[in-house]
Amino acid sequence: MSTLVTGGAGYIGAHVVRLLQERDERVIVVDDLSTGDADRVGDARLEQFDIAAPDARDRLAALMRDEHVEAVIHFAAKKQVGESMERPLWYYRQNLDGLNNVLGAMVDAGVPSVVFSSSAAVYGEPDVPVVTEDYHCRPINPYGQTKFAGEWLIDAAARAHGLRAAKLRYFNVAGAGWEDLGDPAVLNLVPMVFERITRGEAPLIFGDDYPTADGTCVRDYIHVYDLADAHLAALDRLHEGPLEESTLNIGTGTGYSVRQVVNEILRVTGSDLVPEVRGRRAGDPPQLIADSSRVGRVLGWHASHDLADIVTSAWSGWCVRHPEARRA
Ligand SMILES: O=c1ccn([C@@H]2O[C@H](COP(=O)(O)OP(=O)(O)O[C@H]3O[C@H](CO)[C@@H](O)[C@H](O)[C@H]3O)[C@@H](O)[C@H]2O)c(=O)[nH]1
Repeated sequence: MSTLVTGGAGYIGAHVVRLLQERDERVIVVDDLSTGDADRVGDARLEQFDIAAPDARDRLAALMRDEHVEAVIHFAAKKQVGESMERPLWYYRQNLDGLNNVLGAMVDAGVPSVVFSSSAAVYGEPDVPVVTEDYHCRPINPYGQTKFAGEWLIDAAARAHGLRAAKLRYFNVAGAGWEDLGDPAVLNLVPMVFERITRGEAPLIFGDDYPTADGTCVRDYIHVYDLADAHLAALDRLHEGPLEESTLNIGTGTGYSVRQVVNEILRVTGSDLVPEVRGRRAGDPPQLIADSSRVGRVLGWHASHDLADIVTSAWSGWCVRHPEARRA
């Protein structure tokens, strides 16, 4: 039995690839390496191409038949909110044509199961303290829209072609399951603060006048290792049969404010820099926390790492790639 992982050379995908390899499962990775890194996939077979290209459906189907693929874990997509605002047509093409090709190839090759990377971005700016999967989805940027549309596409394909699917809505992912698999991008709070500290600059807090306990934005931070583990739980469950509730929040159910995260980073790194408060960043909802009860019930999965684990592991990974950081 083998599993095809699209985007397996990326930050989250590489964690899933490694977990599958630890279970001695055969893994095939398709990645265009536009942001991924071939070194991250270990001894998995790596095919380098763009899944949104016109011939990708046929290439994917041939690979699935050739490798007797039983399931697909689909990560390959564009994921930057700001970039999606500037290049919406490209985001829709990459994320939805890519998914369309993956689903089409599954139908062609008779592959039954797919685990899809969705995002809490589908909710937009929820005005509830904790978000359940049934909360209305009103994504506020093209990135979130492609994830929401992707969920619809999967549901329609599942109904028409008998596919089994799990759609995982990730909350704020951080940390490193292995030191060499840390997040290489500097696009989110944890790596952005690491970068500032490494340069000897004060960490930035975007807004402290939100309607939250300390005035800074609250998020549900999920360790990338826990997230990868959730994919394996979904995969194992799909091998048994279709899921009745296939849309699942992947978070911890606990929120931390930006100030709490920054303070934890200062503690772990031993930095005495004083955070600097700037104005609000456009488009940030004050609070985004998962109701994670459904995934507990459906998959028996719960996060097992806390904020300290996330920051400590992320810092180890950061220092592997930025040796100068330890001396900062
Ligand atoms: O130097 C920084 C960087 C970020 N922030 C704040 O930290 C919070 C978290 O920001 P970030 O890590 O960029 O994550 P989000 O904007 O919450 O978005 C992430 O989490 C979403 C799901 O919750 C995904 O949809 C997005 O793709 C992913 O980037 C926000 O309030 C930011 O304004 C700061 O105050 N200072």
